[in-house]
Amino acid sequence: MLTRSALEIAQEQLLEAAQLAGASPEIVQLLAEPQRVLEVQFPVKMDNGTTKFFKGFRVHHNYVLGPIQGGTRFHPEETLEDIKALSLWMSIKNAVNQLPAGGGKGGIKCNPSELSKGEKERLCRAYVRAIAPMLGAMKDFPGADIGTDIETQSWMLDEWEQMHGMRHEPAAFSGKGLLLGGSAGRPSATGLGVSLAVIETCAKLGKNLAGLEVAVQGFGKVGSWAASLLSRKGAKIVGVSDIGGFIHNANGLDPDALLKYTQEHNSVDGFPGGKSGAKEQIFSCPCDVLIPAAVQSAISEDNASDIKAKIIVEGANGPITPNAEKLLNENGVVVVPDILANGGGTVIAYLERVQGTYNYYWTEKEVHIQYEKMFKDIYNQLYSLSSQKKISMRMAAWSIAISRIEEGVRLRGWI
Ligand SMILES: NC(=O)C1=CN([C@@H]2O[C@H](COP(=O)(O)OP(=O)(O)OC[C@H]3O[C@@H](n4cnc5c(N)ncnc54)[C@H](OP(=O)(O)O)[C@@H]3O)[C@@H](O)[C@H]2O)C=CC1
Ligand SMILES: O=C(O)CCC(=O)C(=O)O
Repeated sequence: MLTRSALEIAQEQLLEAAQLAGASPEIVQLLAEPQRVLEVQFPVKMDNGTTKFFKGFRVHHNYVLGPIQGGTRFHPEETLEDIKALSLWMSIKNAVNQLPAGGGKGGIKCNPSELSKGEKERLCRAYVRAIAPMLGAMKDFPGADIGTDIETQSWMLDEWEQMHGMRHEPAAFSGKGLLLGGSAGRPSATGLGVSLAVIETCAKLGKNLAGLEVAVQGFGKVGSWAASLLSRKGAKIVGVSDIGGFIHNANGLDPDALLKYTQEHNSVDGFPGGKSGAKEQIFSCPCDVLIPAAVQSAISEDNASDIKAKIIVEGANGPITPNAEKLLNENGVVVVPDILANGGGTVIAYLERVQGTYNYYWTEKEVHIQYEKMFKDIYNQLYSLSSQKKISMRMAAWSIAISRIEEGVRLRGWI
């Protein structure tokens, strides 16, 4: 079977949505490719005294609506092509979430689980020095993604501030520690958005949250928070997978105990609160809601027909291929798209940028109340457009985003 790259998929989504939005051909041309790309190779001293060279990327997809926002991914199979796709999705995500921000993404081809803490820190610092021409508080505000976390973001900010004579610049990186100017509520932000997407969708479909059966692929920052928050609202987490395996319990798993177990054993596999299996079993797991929160193209024609859930909420970026989505639509599955469902990370990163700029910080409650309001307004707008025009929520979101970017382009006088 011919498999398409994430970039080809993102560009196909762009073409379909541009047609729906009546966008001009210049906008399609502008958005099909990034505005600025940097590919670097840089040295890092390893603990054993050798030097290893790493490949890194930072892509500014589109800066029409404001400074670039988007995470940094550490992954052994990272490619520039994937980062370009993720950066296009960021431009669309930031636009539909009404942020004054453009979209971008970065990454390093590396396996973080094979690096010591010291090697990871030197890697982060070397990466910041290598991509420095792309960075700056009102230029590009890199956040976290797969393989990056509060620690990596804090090292990156520190390197940036040291490079500038210890000038305090908390709005230069997102997802850092609270004492360095991070935002309260950022660690749970993306999982919170995913949980709100489940709650709103159930409300629209008349489904009760109590006892709702939820399965989650990927138990990292996004998946673990989504599972924990939904469980606190009465949902039952029946299945969870990661690279190491799958854990199932029809009576419900305890997400907080599972997180503690994965921190000690590096995988959900073997968790005593459920029955272990192969990671692929997550897709055939009986449940009401499936949350793919791992990598792109996880749901394809190969496994889409196995899915029992009638609601899929995309925690990951691009987890469903277009052909799989067609099959899911035919089977009556409602899909809440990534650019809405996982927008909590970038929206609260934006709130972090605002707080960092003023060096004045809000409580977690204030941050989350602000985000929840923004989320509900945008969800309802997309839901209405999707119902009125009989288009998917994904296409409703993309067409609104493209129209916003086109308006910005016209204001700038580019077309
Ligand atoms: N962090 C954020 O704020 C945001 C993240 N996203 C997207 O959410 C997704 C997850 O990101 P995040 O939680 O931050 O990343 P993490 O690195 O924190 O976690 C990734 C999780 O996915 C698992 N995983 C990776 N590959 C597979 C696979 N093939 N099968 C099953 N599980 C797999 C990992 O398993 P293991 O632990 O075994 O390695 C891990 O549990 C990504 O697509 C990211 O782009 C989107 C918006 C914001
Ligand atoms: O800006 C951030 O902190 C991360 C957002 C992101 O990378 C995403 O939404 O995929």
